[in-house]
Amino acid sequence: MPRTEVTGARRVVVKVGSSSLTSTAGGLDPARLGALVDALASLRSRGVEVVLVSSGAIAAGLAPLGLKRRPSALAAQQAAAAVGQGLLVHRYTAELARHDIVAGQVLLTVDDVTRRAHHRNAHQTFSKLLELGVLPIVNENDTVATSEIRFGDNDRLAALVAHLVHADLLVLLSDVDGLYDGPPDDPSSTLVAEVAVDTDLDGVRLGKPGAAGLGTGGMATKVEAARIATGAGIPVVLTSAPHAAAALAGDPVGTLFHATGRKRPIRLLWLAHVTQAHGTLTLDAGAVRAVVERRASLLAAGITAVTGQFVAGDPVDLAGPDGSVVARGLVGFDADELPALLGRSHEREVVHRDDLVLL
Ligand SMILES: Nc1ncnc2c1ncn2[C@@H]1O[C@H](COP(=O)(O)OP(=O)(O)O)[C@@H](O)[C@H]1O
Ligand SMILES: N[C@@H](CCC(=O)OP(=O)(O)O)C(=O)O
Repeated sequence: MPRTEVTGARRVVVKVGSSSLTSTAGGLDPARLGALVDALASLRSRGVEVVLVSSGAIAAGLAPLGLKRRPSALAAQQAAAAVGQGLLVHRYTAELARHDIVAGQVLLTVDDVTRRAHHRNAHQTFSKLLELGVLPIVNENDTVATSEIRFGDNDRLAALVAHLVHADLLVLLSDVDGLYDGPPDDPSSTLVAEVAVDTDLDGVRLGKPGAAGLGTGGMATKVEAARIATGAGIPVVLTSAPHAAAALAGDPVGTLFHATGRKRPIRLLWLAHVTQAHGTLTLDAGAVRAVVERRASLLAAGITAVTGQFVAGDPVDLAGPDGSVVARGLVGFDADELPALLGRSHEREVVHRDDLVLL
């Protein structure tokens, strides 16, 4: 039985990883890239709108720069990306032209998909491109992104783009044909065909990228991306690039992650999945109940301790009396302003309910 989540999708985001497009020795692999484009063109011929999130800029820039492996220094990665991104999009443009499809390059930073004004702008750009029949090819804007605000891998970027363009399916293509419960090269590991609830991932060991070392995130960032998308109502198929055509036709290949939640503001997805907390507010039991059960704003009266260095607007964790983190939110005060407020200004709102996400 074909998967209805796939066959019924009208707008699809496909993400392909570096390891599926390149080899360390030869840079871009035109045959693999051509095969992927054929699968995307076939999807388009069925009237489906397609957005491609393609990694591979850094990997494609290695060979022309005479580099033997992916550099670890950020500046060298950015230089490789500057060389490789042009080559990558040039190749896609030529391959898509065989199918009379026009390619458009979209380079995004974290801010573009999370800050409200940028996000609206990016949404409009995608809408226009799709209306014009263009196939957008998205990557992180590697040459300008700094280490603090970088996605680094494109898995989470793809999940946020899927949300941004209101896609009804996300397909993650890698060099492994699905999620395994252990290292995929270990014969005792088995394929996890479907993930419907978080507990389906119990006992699954998520490892680093394979030995070739071209990818960055490994399985952990893919599962994290699947959580972001499915939590926002978008099902995800994870499989290998050679299975792209079968996966996009709805064949039961790879791993299907069922949608678990409903659409949420992208800011909150970012808060839960992309940010790192700059500090922790410890709450008393009543405040935990107010925030978690009543979804109320956090008032100063319920905070018993403050740790970390942060300024107003930064993400902070909210922990219960036992120290376990229950939520993350954007704090309304600087760290050094808060101690004076605790217990006194009962009504002062420290984290607004619209800026809070339960973890
Ligand atoms: N539980 C697992 N199931 C499948 N693959 C895994 C698992 N743990 C680690 N991996 C590794 O993750 C790799 C894919 O990650 P990565 O190289 O970052 O891919 P990409 O470049 O496609 O984004 C696979 O090649 C595989 O070796
Ligand atoms: N933006 C980077 C992506 C980095 C990367 O390797 O991502 P991935 O292969 O998806 O784990 C690039 O194009 O090289």
